[in-house]
Amino acid sequence: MIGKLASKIVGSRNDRFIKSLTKKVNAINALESKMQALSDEDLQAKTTAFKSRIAAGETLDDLLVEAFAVCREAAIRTIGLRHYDVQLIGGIVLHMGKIAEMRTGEGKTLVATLAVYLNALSGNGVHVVTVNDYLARRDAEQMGKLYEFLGLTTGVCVGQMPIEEKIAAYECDVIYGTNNELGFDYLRTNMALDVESRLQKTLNFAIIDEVDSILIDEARTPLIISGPVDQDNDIYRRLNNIVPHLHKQTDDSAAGDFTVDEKDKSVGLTDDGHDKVERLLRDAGLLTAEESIYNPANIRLFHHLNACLRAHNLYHKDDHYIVSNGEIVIVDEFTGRTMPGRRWSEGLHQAIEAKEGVEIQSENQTLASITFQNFFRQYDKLAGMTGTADTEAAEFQQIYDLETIVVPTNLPVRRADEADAVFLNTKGKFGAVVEDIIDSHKRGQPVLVGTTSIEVSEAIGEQLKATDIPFELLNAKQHEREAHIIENAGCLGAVTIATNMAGRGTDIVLGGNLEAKLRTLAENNPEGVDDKTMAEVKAKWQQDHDAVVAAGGLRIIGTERHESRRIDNQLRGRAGRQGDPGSSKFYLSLDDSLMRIFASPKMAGMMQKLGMTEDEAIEHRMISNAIENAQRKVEAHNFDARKNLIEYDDVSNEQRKVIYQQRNEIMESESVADMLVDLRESAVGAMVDNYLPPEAMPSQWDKQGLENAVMADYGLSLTVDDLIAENPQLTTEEIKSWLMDTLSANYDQKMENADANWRQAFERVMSLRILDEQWRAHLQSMDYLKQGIMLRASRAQKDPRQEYKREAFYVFQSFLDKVAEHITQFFAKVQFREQPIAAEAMKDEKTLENAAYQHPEADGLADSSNQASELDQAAQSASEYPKVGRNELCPCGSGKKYKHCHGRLA
Ligand SMILES: Nc1ncnc2c1ncn2[C@@H]1O[C@H](COP(=O)(O)OP(=O)(O)OP(=O)(O)O)[C@@H](O)[C@H]1O
Repeated sequence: MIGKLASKIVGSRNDRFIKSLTKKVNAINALESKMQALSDEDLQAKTTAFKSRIAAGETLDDLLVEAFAVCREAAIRTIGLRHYDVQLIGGIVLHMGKIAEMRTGEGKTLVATLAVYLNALSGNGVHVVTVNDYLARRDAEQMGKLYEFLGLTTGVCVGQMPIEEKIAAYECDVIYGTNNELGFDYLRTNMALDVESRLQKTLNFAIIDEVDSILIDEARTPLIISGPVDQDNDIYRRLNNIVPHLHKQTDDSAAGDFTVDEKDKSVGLTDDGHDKVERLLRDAGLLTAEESIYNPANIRLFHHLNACLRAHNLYHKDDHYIVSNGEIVIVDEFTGRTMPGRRWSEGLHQAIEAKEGVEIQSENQTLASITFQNFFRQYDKLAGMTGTADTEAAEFQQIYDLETIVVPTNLPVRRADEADAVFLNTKGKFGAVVEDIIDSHKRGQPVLVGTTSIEVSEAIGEQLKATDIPFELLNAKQHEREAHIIENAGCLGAVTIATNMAGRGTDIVLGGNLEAKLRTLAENNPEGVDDKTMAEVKAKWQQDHDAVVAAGGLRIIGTERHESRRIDNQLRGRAGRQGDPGSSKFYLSLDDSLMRIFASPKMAGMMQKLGMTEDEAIEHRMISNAIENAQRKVEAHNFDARKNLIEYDDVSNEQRKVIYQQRNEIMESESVADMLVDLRESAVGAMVDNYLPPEAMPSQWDKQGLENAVMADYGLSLTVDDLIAENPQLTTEEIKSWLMDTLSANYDQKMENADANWRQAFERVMSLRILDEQWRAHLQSMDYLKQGIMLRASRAQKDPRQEYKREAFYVFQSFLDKVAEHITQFFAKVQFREQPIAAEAMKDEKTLENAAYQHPEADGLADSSNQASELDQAAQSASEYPKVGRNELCPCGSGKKYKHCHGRLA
């Protein structure tokens, strides 16, 4: 109360902020006549002049006023639109890296051009992010004229574009792209094997349109690139047939094809084994006469064979796994419980399936993934636009460090938001909705009905059919068609029933969209339209426009309150654009999910007591307020869930950053020789410490174990006793040095005749490929860790987040050890029997060939016909953990007591 009073006296922070920007707006306006006086050439020359000033040390802030004045004048000359003053304010807010809340119809597409132009002057690329391909293309085309005039290039980045076009697009000053595609390209960039194939060079500045739907509604669903581990499952069967021909080297016989290390669960080929394997593979047609198994192109074959050998020698039926209904089910080695659904990674599961003769299942592996939350946080500067951000301002601030500024409208808002009408049941509610439609239609008032599901929109459509009122049903995800329907949604007496109104490009003009009408006219008359026809079309539009205004403007009818006020505001916001008249009303029933959870049965009892029938409604501000309070509670709950997810996601994000940086360093460095030495040191150190622990006396050393491991991993024969004979005081450090020296001498000898450039490229690409392979296996381990930890934590009463962080650290450590181990092994064993392979051939072109790009639909805005509401899901998932006591920690991972979290909703 006091807060409200205070803000009335001194103005809100938002008001003060807007006021502080008016000085700049006035300065831009003051330059207008000067800009108007410039010739096109002189105006265009400003871009080069600005760039020189930046090079001389001026900042973008220094240039803002002038650059905005230039951009405004250029917009008038190219697209015929002059930025309103409030649009200048919006542009400044975006440049400052904040969210500009601007209502529908305020022209956000044009607002963005100001901040885009200014920031693109730095030469580092500006990304404008939209939610669908259609809008990205449309905005790039429309606004591209302005940038081109000003000497800037514009590119588009949408799905299914050839890679060459993508690379060219990313070279542009301004890139209009969809959130999905930009995110996937980030992942693809970090899967590249050389600098030239990287798509995104920098992540400088992104302006996100519909920022609330991208950073809040879709925040929780990750972008995932996944691919089949191997297309050809038959390869396991063929390799499985080779295994019985190979003989294990036992302790007492020196002969043998492979060694087995039980402790490390690893196997390794001996020199003899290596020759034999190549012979067998050639016989099986898996290798040509010239090829070696160490040829980089055969690295998969090598791995699969390794998996088959492990499957036969280290994994035993009814001990490590059981065969049940034709499937291999893992047995947990600690608890002895079976783990249905789990699969071993790195091809081991398929190898065991081949060994047991059951069907070999194709496996999809996550190649890379990231959430929007983490992708967009990578940009040096971020800004956003939307009609509805204010209700989520706290979340934008806390999670993304983005302040929300409500930009005033160009003209005062004249929309009347009526109180909600609450009915006993859905039947009564629908009846009232249809009556409202008929009533509005009679007056010529266009109506937009917003529904939460396809079923509801169809049900209302069915009832309307009986009335002969024509209507458009909009519920599929056809963005282009959607835009066309919306162009006519403001026509006299139009009725449009739509689900999911959150998307962009939904600006409804009273009387229909004149620009669209003129466009259609031009399309239908390619030889040109005469002035008379043109004038007639315009006059007809004006007449319709005036009639719609007289009928009350656009009428918005909501058929259910969403859990989030923001979504309701998006629907309401479709009416009353640019000072237009308009009205909105929500029709609810006690069956709606929000009402079911928060209002009934008390309210139902009251309504019945009052003797209300199904077609009567309660209508009171108090009820609307109560519903808003309920929405606030759900919003807070959802925010908690997202915050909680971020804590988990931050862990993998940190790991991803480390690895992506490492990849970039490898790609960018001329030689990775020093890195290979470091990795070798780490791998050799770990191996020696494993068998000859630093704290153990020499008499306790497992010399045989070390010798076996050295043979298996590096193909070297080491006899510790021989070294002791030479040096009775032999220390483990000296054994490590011996191994390091021998490995590097062997490797140098093998590389003796290799061309230096080729050697560098080979080492770089192979290191990257091994790193990537291990990274993918690591992603899977992290997934398993996350799944397991929640259950474990709920039983063990521990805070799952802490547990997860702790364990993730160890898992990551072990992944790093594995990378060192595998890279060292590879270079120790690699053999060159043929001409060096061309650097090009080392690249794994196939990785992304069959990849799937998934982005599960965000739950907040999806057609909810086939989805329980967020609330229902929350309640349902809570009931999936029947044994959790009210005072125990909630298994969702929030770290709160169950009664304060999901238990509260059950
Ligand atoms: N300064 C201006 N002068 C005249 N018309 C403008 C101006 N700015 C924008 N418009 C027009 O207003 C309409 C709405 O623009 P746009 O779709 O960018 O707005 P928006 O409603 O803010 O976006 P959204 O649909 O995302 O809510 C467009 O037809 C555009 O051409």
